[in-house]
Amino acid sequence: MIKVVVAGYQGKMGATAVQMVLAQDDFELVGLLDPSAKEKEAFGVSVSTDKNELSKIQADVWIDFTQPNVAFEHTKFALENGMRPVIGTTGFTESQIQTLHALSVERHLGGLIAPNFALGAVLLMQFSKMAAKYFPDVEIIELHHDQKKDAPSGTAVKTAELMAQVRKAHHQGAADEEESLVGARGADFEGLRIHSVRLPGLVAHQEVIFGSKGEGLTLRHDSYDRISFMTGVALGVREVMSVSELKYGLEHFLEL
Ligand SMILES: NC(=O)C1=CN([C@@H]2O[C@H](COP(=O)(O)OP(=O)(O)OC[C@H]3O[C@@H](n4cnc5c(N)ncnc54)[C@H](OP(=O)(O)O)[C@@H]3O)[C@@H](O)[C@H]2O)C=CC1
Ligand SMILES: O=C(O)C1=N[C@H](C(=O)O)C[C@H](O)C1
Repeated sequence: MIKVVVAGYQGKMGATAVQMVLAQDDFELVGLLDPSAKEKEAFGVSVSTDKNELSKIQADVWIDFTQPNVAFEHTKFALENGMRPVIGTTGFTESQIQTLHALSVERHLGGLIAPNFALGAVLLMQFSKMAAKYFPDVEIIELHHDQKKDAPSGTAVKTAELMAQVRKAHHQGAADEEESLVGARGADFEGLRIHSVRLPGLVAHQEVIFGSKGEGLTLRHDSYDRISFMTGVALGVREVMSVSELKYGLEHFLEL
């Protein structure tokens, strides 16, 4: 049995992850964390409001769907206490990921930080990287529910990072373009623009739009329900048990 803790268990993703853990024959829920929890126990396990209480329990994997300002500390805490992190929380910087990777190697512990666990979104990111080699002019539109705290989304950042591996940084649009309203051209990632839409009713969606002479190519992924992320989370939990370093991106555990 893989013993699992869920941090952020009262949130939209955390609650879905708890149900996924409970439904697996080879997973056992052993701990729950949320600072604003009122209950002492839920789903048959004790609830913690302070992460330090979880250092006392024996757990293999720490699933995290909390918020960007605590995710780094949570991942570090998990590794320091012998738990393999499976992190969905977004907003990590490159240097934070490097620090956590070094810690995982030092502790011989597997782990995963995945900006998106939906298999379709992972494919969208890979397809975008393939296309960017031949279509270097590209913009990203990410669309999310209006409760999302970070912008741009972790998925949009990771997509831009992957495309940057095959695409030369360059300004897109007219050399002398001017914004008459600040932000009209979106966020600038090496000349590639990222636009963040926030609306009630949405879950998580992304379009990657490529343009070239006389032709265009649009790739799109939609998560209509948070269940879309759970196949990837379960895969991540199983896979981190057999590696001894932290990976960034679910693609590392897929045959692509
Ligand atoms: N990788 C992926 O595939 C996906 C990633 N995400 C990411 O997951 C994160 C959570 O998203 P979502 O569930 O929608 O957000 P929610 O706001 O619904 O849930 C976040 C939960 O974390 C709790 N929380 C806050 N601080 C702590 C802490 N220190 N310790 C434990 N729990 C804490 C919050 O409690 P309170 O409300 O009391 O503050 C809340 O219950 C976001 O970063 C989002 O971008 C989302 C979907 C998919
Ligand atoms: O906050 C969300 O909802 C999501 N966050 C992740 C991100 O920032 O990319 C993954 C998915 O888009 C849903």
